[in-house]
Amino acid sequence: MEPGWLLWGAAVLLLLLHVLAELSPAVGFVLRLGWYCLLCVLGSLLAVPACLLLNGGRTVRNMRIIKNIVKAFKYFFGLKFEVKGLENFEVEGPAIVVSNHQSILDMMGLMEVLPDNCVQVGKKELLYTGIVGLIMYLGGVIFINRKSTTSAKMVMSEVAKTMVAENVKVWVYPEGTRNCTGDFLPFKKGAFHLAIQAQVPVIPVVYSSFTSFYNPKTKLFTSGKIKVEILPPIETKGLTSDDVSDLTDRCYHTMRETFFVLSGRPSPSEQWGPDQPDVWCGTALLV
Ligand SMILES: CCCCCCCCCCCCCCCCC(=O)SCCNC(=O)CCNC(=O)[C@H](O)C(C)(C)COP(=O)(O)OP(=O)(O)OC[C@H]1O[C@@H](n2cnc3c(N)ncnc32)[C@H](O)[C@@H]1OP(=O)(O)O
Ligand SMILES: CCCCCCCC/C=C\CCCCCCCC(=O)OC[C@@H](O)COP(=O)(O)O
Repeated sequence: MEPGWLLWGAAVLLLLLHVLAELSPAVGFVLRLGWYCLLCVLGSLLAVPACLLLNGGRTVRNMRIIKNIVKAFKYFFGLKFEVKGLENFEVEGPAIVVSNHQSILDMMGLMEVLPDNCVQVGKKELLYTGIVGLIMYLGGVIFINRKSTTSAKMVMSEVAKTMVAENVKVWVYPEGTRNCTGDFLPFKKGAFHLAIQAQVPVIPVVYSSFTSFYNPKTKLFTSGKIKVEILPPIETKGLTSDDVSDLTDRCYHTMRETFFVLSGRPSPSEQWGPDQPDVWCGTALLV
């Protein structure tokens, strides 16, 4: 077929999809999320050969390549990031970064601020998403089995040793799952055990609530602004396993307060209650 006809075909298809998206918010939501997944696949198709050619295999250095590709995604969705506190990443040596996790869209916010030499902890199911799983593997993502606490703890203990030896930062989502309720889930303690075992600081990162522009329940996905704040590092030198709960609570409360400030909402009572908006941010697509 002539390239001219292909271009015309693509233009008509895009126009049709645009009209459909405008007519029905649900269709618009599915199309935009589908487009996001397609971008991840296309980005990975580009990144995999670049990572293999430039860095030869699985290494944290590949994160730079991935980051530069993903940073372009926001323009397709009209998303803006306002970042504060980037200087707090400038700690000497390794650290544990903890942040709130609202949606698969978080990957854009992650790459917007990701410091050098930093890998993420992810659920092992992500490894089976084809080329996207492959690029995560090449970028050095640490995969854990959430269904087995023993195995997850073993992987994390190993990470405590290697992160110091190899001078890498590790990014953990302490809520342990996506949560777009407009509040935080209780934090799991793995990240804080890791920080104390490795005697490295914890750097909290907070993203404002997505609920004003993204809500899978009401099929809302429009353009929007996300405020991000990197908080000052919390030292763990001299802390022991007895201090894990205190450290977890301290990070949880500081981050939750910042979350409400960034989201422009008053902090509700500490108690998790039925008045919380019923929003679910998971998609069946991502296991
Ligand atoms: C170019 C295009 C590219 C396109 C794509 C590119 C992608 C690029 C890369 C991006 C990657 C993004 C990846 C994002 C992935 C996000 C996720 O997958 S989030 C889900 C997975 N992550 C987590 O779950 C991390 C947080 N979870 C934890 O830290 C947990 O604690 C746990 C280690 C998994 C264990 O969880 P669980 O089994 O639920 O148990 P707990 O209740 O937490 O703990 C039980 C018990 O054990 C104690 N404990 C926990 N950890 C330790 C430890 N390391 N050592 C010792 N003890 C530990 C804990 O204190 C509890 O005991 P207690 O007595 O109750 O205190
Ligand atoms: C051969 C398999 C075919 C599957 C094809 C899937 C294609 C996937 C394409 C794009 C996916 C975008 C990946 C973005 C990465 C975001 C990671 C993420 O945010 O995972 C969610 C996880 O943190 C928590 O999971 P749960 O909320 O506990 O659930």
